[in-house]
Amino acid sequence: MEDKLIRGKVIADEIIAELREEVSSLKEKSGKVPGLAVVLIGEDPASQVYVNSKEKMANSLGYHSVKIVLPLDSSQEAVLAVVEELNNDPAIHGILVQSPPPPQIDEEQIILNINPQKDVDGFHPSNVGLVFTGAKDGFPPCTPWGCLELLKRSKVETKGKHAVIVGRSNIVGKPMASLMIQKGVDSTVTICHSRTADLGAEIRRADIVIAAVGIPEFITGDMVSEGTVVIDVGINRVDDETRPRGYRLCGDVDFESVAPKASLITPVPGGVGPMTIAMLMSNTLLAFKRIENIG
Ligand SMILES: NC(=O)C1=CN([C@@H]2O[C@H](COP(=O)(O)OP(=O)(O)OC[C@H]3O[C@@H](n4cnc5c(N)ncnc54)[C@H](OP(=O)(O)O)[C@@H]3O)[C@@H](O)[C@H]2O)C=CC1
Ligand SMILES: Nc1nc(=O)c2c([nH]1)NC[C@@H]1CN(c3ccc(C(=O)N[C@@H](CCC(=O)O)C(=O)O)cc3)C=[N+]21
Repeated sequence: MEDKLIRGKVIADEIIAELREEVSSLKEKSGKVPGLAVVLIGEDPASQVYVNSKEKMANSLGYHSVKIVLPLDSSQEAVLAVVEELNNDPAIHGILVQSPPPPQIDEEQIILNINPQKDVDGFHPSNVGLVFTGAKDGFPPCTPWGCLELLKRSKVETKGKHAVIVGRSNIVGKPMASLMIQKGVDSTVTICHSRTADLGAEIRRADIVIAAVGIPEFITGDMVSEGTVVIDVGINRVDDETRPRGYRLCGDVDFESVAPKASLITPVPGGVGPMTIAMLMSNTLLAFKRIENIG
């Protein structure tokens, strides 16, 4: 089983080490460092975990890192004002507003107001379009990009392979499809969602499955063919009284029944999650180099 694991945490650490070298050499050259601002509205415990690990990683790379926590009942105008301030702050190169925001906030409008040059999440329509058209100067969204990087660094052949993506969100499913059909990646893609007629039949035809459903252990062994490469994007908290925190983390894939059939599989935790953070750091460095015109 051990040799089937795609160790996202280990690969993410390699990427971070590569970034660390580049950051320090650019700092020496320019006297400047990348700046990342993360905006969190409310104090959802799971979101806090991610935001804190982003901040910790940014600090460990020597980035200028800012965390802004706004009250849960913040108005649209208050959030927009913070975004505007960060757009105009020359020490900030990357802006991330943690998703999902509380219901009174119009997320689409917030994203539209982030300077696309600082949109390190890759959520602004201008970046979505640049990535979709295969232009070089967008920001690939961190989670799908992290999944692709896992496949590349695990030497998984994508060319001519059938990738089945389960989920069509703007954060994961859709941009994942957009990356998998790029020239050079060259997969044939099927996108599934809650209205897909026979999900098992679609997944059984896959060489590569990418699961982003948001339902704990939803994809089971009977839905997967022998030899499939399985990338589990899901991060779910499931109550578990036997754990010190009272919950355990699991993916959207039922690891126990799927792993015996998979040729390669990502674990949760330690799979896609750490890659998302590594790609965010990479995009922030990219934004820094573009804005400061160095590197
Ligand atoms: N590792 C990481 O860094 C990240 C992990 N995540 C995790 O990934 C998962 C997905 O996140 P996200 O894309 O934001 O979630 P969303 O809830 O936005 O999207 C879920 C998708 O799954 C589809 N779906 C729901 N039920 C079914 C079903 N029964 N059969 C087939 N498809 C179904 C939905 O279909 P429909 O559109 O029809 O409703 C939707 O397209 C979550 O577990 C989340 O925590 C998310 C972001 C980053
Ligand atoms: N604007 C925005 N951008 C995002 O990229 C974004 C977001 N909003 N909202 C929430 C999702 C989720 N997400 C994760 C990042 C890292 C881990 C991660 O590092 N997970 C660890 C475990 C962490 C733990 O112990 O809870 C792992 O899987 O090994 C998980 C999830 C980013 N997201």
